[in-house]
Amino acid sequence: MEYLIGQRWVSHADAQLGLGVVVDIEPRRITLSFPAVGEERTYAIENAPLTRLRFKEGDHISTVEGVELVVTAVNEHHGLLMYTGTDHHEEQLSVSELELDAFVQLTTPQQRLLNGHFDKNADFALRVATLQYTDRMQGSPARGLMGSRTSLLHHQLYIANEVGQRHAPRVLLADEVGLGKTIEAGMIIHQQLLTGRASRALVLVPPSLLHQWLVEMLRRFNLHFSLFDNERLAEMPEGNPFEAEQLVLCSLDLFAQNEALQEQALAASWDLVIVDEAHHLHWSEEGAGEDYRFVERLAAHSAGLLLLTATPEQIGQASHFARLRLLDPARFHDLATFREEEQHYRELSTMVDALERGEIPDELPGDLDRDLEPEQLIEQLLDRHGTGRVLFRNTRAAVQGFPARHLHRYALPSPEQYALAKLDLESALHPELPYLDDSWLDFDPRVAWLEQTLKSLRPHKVLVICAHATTAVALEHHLQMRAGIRSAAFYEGLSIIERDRAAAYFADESGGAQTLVCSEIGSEGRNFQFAHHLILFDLPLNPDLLEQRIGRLDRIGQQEDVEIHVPYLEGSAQETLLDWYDRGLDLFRDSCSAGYMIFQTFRERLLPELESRSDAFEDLLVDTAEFTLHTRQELREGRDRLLERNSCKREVAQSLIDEIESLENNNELEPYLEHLCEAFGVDQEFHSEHTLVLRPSEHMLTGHFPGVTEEGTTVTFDREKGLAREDMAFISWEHPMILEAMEMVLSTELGNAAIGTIKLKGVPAGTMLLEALYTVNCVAPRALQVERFLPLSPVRLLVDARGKQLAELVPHARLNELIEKVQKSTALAIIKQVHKEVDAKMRLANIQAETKLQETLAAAETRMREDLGAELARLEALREFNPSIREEELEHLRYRIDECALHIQHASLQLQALRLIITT
Ligand SMILES: Nc1ncnc2c1ncn2[C@@H]1O[C@H](COP(=O)(O)OP(=O)(O)OP(=O)(O)O)[C@@H](O)[C@H]1O
Repeated sequence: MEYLIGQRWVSHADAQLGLGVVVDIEPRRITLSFPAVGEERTYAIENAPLTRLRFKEGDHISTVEGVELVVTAVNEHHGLLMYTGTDHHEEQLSVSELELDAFVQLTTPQQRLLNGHFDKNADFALRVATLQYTDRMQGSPARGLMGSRTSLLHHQLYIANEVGQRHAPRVLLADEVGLGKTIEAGMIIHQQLLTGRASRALVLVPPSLLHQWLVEMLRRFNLHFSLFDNERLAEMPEGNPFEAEQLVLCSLDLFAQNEALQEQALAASWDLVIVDEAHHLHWSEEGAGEDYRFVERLAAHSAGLLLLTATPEQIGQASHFARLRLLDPARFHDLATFREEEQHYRELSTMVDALERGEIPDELPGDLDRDLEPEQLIEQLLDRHGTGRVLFRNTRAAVQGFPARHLHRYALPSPEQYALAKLDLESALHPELPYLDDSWLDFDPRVAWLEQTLKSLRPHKVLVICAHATTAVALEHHLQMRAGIRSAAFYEGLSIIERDRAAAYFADESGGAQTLVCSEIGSEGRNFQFAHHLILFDLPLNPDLLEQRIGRLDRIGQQEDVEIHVPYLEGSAQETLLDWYDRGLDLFRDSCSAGYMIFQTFRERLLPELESRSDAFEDLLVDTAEFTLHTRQELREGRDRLLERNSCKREVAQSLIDEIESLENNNELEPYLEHLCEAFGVDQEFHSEHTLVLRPSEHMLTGHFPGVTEEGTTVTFDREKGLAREDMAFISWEHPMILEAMEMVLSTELGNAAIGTIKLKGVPAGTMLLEALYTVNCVAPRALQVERFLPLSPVRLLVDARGKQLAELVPHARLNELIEKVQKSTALAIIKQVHKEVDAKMRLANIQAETKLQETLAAAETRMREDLGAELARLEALREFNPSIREEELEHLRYRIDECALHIQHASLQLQALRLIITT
């Protein structure tokens, strides 16, 4: 099919777009503008989901100027269609397809029925079901959240729902290590994309996590990100590469010292920018790092921003503050004020407790509205004086259900070779470092210990982490070549593909490596919870880094207790550090979000002890332990409690889970997909309970069915099975297979006109009934989310010969059971006879449906004004005291209310399906 600028096409993948106009053609791509929704879409020419719009004689068309014509002739002129027709003054006019109105109803069921284009009754039922399910999903509170291949965890769903619903969300996801921040980010991105709040997202991650992100987004959320690296960039055609894709994933390092690339990323507009392991963004009162400055500029350009870190204070509180500042510069403008606020979190928490008991504490800040309900008052207090709306942090203690951690210490004699050298702190902690060759392997007792320990732990998988790449490489080489232990190394010197290959070899259950030896880059972000033995060949001089290391195993999905093995040389700096972490910070047993702060507090006393341990060390341990206990308690009762309150409201999450589970367990999706497959000619084979194998058949209605490959696709409706079996697609109401197939039904004529006979007791034979299904047609930009208030709202009417309404008396499902097929020739003869009668009944039905429409629209507008109005009122009130509410958010909301009202008022009725029924 040849495309020309100006031609009108419709998308059969997304009927809501309205009419599209070809605006740009490149050798392999084509861009259409969809004026009704104010969007442009670019497609690959080869598989663009587009149908050429060509009206026929007798069709009604309207132009942008509001002129309405009945088409009498269609001519083609240089590839563009010219329609000639008569308007309602019986004047003849010619219009080019360029002038057509973008809000258009394409092929009416009435036209098809009266012209003898009948569909099967089963297809009619499929169309009705599709409309009803679409309506249900549009109005579901779990919209955007039901499609992910994840366990339904309260803390994640709460955050995803809370953040995903915001316009242009800007938040710091700071759950403790391994609690699922990547998953939360994926849910937020998915929800924002599905609901049209966002369409372009850029994810920036450390290089070692690129592939893991790519895979997680795809397998858990069906989100296809494009991975940009230097190789891919070199292959891309001229122009800004960031504008060529909607979802881009790349490493932040890609931009280091590459200003041109930074400028290109900045020039492309983003709805969402996501930065993982955001604690690396360096900022201090003395100055900001290049990475921070780049993200700062991106943050200013992007509407939404998600920063992810498990250890927000890993390089200090000032740096944590700087990241909050990226999210919301108005709220976080002064470090001193921020520090001062943090001092009062505990008092704040006590006030919240009092409010929960129904008391109004005396010390409640004066700016709060004391007349509010306690729950709202608490929210106001937290918003204005607490941890704010931008920070989410769930802790293991609050989430619960995590396994225990056990520390195993192994004292080893210090070899004399190490004792001879005069060591600085770095070498004292890593005595093998000064050796330029691998000779240390021969005398360092940790090496022989490692070998023996690995052998004794067989067949368990063991993750080994050490600080430096050279150590990791030497150790792995030794294990592999000299000890015969199947192992792989993971360090910065490997390419991204080599790293992922090493990690995959380690993950492989049959015949894979027993151990993976990682340098520090393996201590962040990666998922190694299939192992439960961790060997720390050395210890890092930062408690947050230690927490990150342990977090590789101690994360969601870990089934066993986590066994942490630490070998150390007696009398060495490592032993002192181990004692301090173990007996001072108690970090092996339990994570501690104030680890870095405690480290800073005792740093001056700790460092000399590492160089040479003195009698004062015992005092240091006692003091650290006391301070840690106090700090943990302070946090538990202060900041962490406030954050927990903000980060997970169990009852809200539970109602989302209930909704998702009820949609999954009501046994409707499975028969519906089977029905779709029958209609589109896809073969289905039973695989196991709630699981099918789908294959294209020779009788496919269209060239393809979404997601079904030539070899066959196995789909399961069972969440548990979907989680366990990577080879199966987990099908939910939000899986692209279902969404696209639904669009295929609704954007085509399939099932919109049918005819049949039934026997109805008490109704004389030869009586004509007309079953009509209408929906509300509200063409509006997706980002407005109008369907939240005004979903399709199907209205079914069943009119008899006298215009009586029988819809309630004879439900649609009952009709489907009773209906019988009519021979095509008989059907055509019937139609001829009842032509006029059908027209008359339709006029009656239209009037009845129109009355319902007006009621639906009025109710939708009221609902919208109540809902968004309350949100606006709340934000306006809060904003007086809390600058964390951006003026832009308020303006957007006001604009949204006006625009929604306008679109709701202009919504019209759309006849979706019509069935003529004759009683026998
Ligand atoms: N709801 C869930 N269902 C199934 N698996 C999950 C779920 N949430 C998280 N996981 C798995 O748990 C592991 C940890 O999740 P994730 O990587 O998102 O955590 P994180 O908080 O980003 O970790 P880190 O702090 O190490 O960066 C991953 O393997 C992830 O796939």
